[in-house]
Amino acid sequence: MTTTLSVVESAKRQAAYRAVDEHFPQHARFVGIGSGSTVIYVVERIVHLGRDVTDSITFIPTGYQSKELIINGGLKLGSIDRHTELDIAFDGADEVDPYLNCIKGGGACLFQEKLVAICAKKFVVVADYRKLSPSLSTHYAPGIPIEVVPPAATHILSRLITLGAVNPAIRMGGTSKAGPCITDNSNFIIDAPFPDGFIPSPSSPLSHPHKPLSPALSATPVNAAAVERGGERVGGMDILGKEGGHPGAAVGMGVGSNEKVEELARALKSIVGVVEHGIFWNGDRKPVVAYFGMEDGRVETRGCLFLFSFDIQTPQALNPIIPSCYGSDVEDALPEKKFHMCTNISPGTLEYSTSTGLYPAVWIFEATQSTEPTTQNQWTQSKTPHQITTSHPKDDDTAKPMHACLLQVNLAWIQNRPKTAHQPTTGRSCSFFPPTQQPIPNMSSSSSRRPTLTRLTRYDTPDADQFVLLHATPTSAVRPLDLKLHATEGERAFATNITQSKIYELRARSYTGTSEDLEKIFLALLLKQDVGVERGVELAAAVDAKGVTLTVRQDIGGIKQRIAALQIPEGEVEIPIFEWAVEACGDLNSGSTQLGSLQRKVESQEKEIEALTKQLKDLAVFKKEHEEMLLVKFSELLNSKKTKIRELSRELEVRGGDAVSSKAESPIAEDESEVAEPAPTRGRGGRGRARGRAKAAAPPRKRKPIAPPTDSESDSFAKMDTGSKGRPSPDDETEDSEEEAGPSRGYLRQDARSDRSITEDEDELPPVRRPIAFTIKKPDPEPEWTPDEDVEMDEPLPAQPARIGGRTKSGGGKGKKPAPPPTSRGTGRVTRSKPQEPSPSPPPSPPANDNDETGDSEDEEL
Ligand SMILES: O=C(CO)[C@H](O)[C@H](O)COP(=O)(O)O
Repeated sequence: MTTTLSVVESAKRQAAYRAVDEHFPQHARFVGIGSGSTVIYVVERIVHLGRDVTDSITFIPTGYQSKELIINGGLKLGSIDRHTELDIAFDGADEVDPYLNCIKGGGACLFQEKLVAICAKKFVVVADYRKLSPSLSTHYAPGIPIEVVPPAATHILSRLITLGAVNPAIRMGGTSKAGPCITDNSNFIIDAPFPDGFIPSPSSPLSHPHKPLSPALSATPVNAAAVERGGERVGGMDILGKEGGHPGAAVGMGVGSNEKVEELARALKSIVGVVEHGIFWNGDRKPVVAYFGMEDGRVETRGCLFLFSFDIQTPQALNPIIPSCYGSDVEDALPEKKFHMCTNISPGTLEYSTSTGLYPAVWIFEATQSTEPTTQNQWTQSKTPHQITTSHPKDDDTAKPMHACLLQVNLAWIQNRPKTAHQPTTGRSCSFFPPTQQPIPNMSSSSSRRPTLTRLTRYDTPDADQFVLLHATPTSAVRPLDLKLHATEGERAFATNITQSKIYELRARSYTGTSEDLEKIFLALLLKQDVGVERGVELAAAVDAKGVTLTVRQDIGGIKQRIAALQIPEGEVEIPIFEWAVEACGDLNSGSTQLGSLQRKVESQEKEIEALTKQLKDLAVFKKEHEEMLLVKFSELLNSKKTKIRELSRELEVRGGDAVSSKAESPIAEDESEVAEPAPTRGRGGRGRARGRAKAAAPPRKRKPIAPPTDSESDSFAKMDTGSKGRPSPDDETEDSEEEAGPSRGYLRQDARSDRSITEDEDELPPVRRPIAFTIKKPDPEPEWTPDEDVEMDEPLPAQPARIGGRTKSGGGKGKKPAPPPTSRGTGRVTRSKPQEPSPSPPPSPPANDNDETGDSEDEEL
């Protein structure tokens, strides 16, 4: 056991030392330090480098343990929340597959480990031989570590089971911690074993390794490269980011395995509550190289080899293929360090720079599912975007034949190449170019790499005919502002190259924007890209003895403020005016075509707007008509209700008259006549008319008729409502109950009951007085209406005690308060009128007269 341990520890140490020796950057400023037992040796080796190397470096930990390691090693401690661009990160791993996909998180630090890894230009894994695995989740028994927000743990456990995890469980804190293990971020860790290398339940999409998840995904195949040297495999990986895809078809790499990793990684990430999972894959970050200390004391490396990728211009473009290199360190991936990377990219040729010289690209094969390279000695032009060719270098004299194959080309990914935290660098060492989901707008399309010709106004002369022609040719497919600039003012020639990384250095002192803003400005002005630059920003030129000065400036209220300037020195260059003219004509033609199609689009949209406007107008008319129709219907309905109420009132009046007459001789009747004395009215409408009606209807005897409605009651329906305002308030009822029960009570109660039978039906409730929208005020009564009809229309409601006292509670008959419907309540029930105060000298109600009809007009209007 002791022996085994020492072998393992020794293997870890060997791997860590080799990794540091071979990868520690010379001028590193920020270095990520991972977690685990192997990383201890990484720090140990870094400390060996000496203070003159390490003192200028800040070390970024991935958790508490590595923080301690850094401090104890006497190294300068930084933090990932302050430094997000690291030169390199070293970390351990729990399992590594041939693609360099890793499982990490055995030490519960996976979240910060991933964060540090994605922030590092280069991510190097150190491990011992036990971590080498043919397929993830076959060697590392605990399963995929997943950091989860504690309240979501139960939910996540069940989701994991549906994804095919077998007995996923919350990791416990061990003997020294009761309960779950808590991460540095106060979360839980769930370990989810997916046995058999991610073969999940049959119902899961993950169980169909060859079934593309979606057409979009299947259209973006994996790019896989394998490198063999003299038959011995020295490295392999899928080299480009991808949205999803086919099984990686790299030679001998377990077809399908990579796809499963990706699918599982995505599936895990999509579960609510999952903070991060421990799969380090191409979609976030996997190492460019992994070092494994072997049992026999050797160190094996697995490198991710990136040979080159292609940028495809449209077939119409002059140069169909401009290959460029952006990838991981080929040099690092190959222990032999025989070649570095492709350089000297120009249309039609591809050369590799190796330590022994330049080699033209020679192997070409179509980027299909083919796994066998097709050897040719030249570039073939791409006829369609799917016929991409690739190549690998001709071997030099000293090395054995090398076969590299780019098995599939992820066109979609290349064409919409995502922006990355770390732009690839040119030169001997090339950074890994991890994919993200964000495409760079307009930067990677083929059109963005076409040369542009711009006529610039000269600001050094008032002569408007003087100008400078500026021709910009992109030289990199990755950095759009790496440009070759040629200019002429007609006689002299000027030339220079600019690089995107130096653009910010061209800024004026007063410029306060970011480098990104400035890049946008240059993209807009030099490459005519639509990247949303402020108005008034322009490029102008001045010519002097030294050359042409291009000035980027902004017109702010007539004042030109300088943003940046760039000198193009005079040079011995040829100005291919004819080619420029051809390009300009081509641009003009395609511009005109575009304009034409845009104009047609505008026209059709205008027509659409016209049709919609007409539709809107029609709708407005229809709405109006509909409203009017509703209004008419409503008024008809109300009138019919009124008619019904009138009939009922009349019936009640008749019945009331009988009742009174039958009691005319009793003393109570006298009382009643006193109580029923109507209140003085304000001489308007209803009451007078009602009185008139009462006179006409009642037998001619000395009995007060049923109290006519007050103004408010007899007012037009336009002043009524069926709402709650028409209901009695508790006050009303109290006051009602205070009314004296006179001989008329039985009569009144009877009325009240009758009334109640009406009022209980919501529809039958007379509306309270309030202005309503549908009232159409007519200035005059309808001529064909006879006064009688008018009176009919305004027939008061059945007698109510409100009138007994001569006026209503409602504002002394001012009609402000809704006329409550009558009700009955026990023996003392009376109508809902307020108790009536006897009027000091109640004038007799005036007989119905012509004036009465004035108030009727409102009814008529309905
Ligand atoms: O991912 C990790 C911690 O979260 C470790 O890097 C991983 O567990 C490897 O550890 P060791 O080097 O001790 O084997």
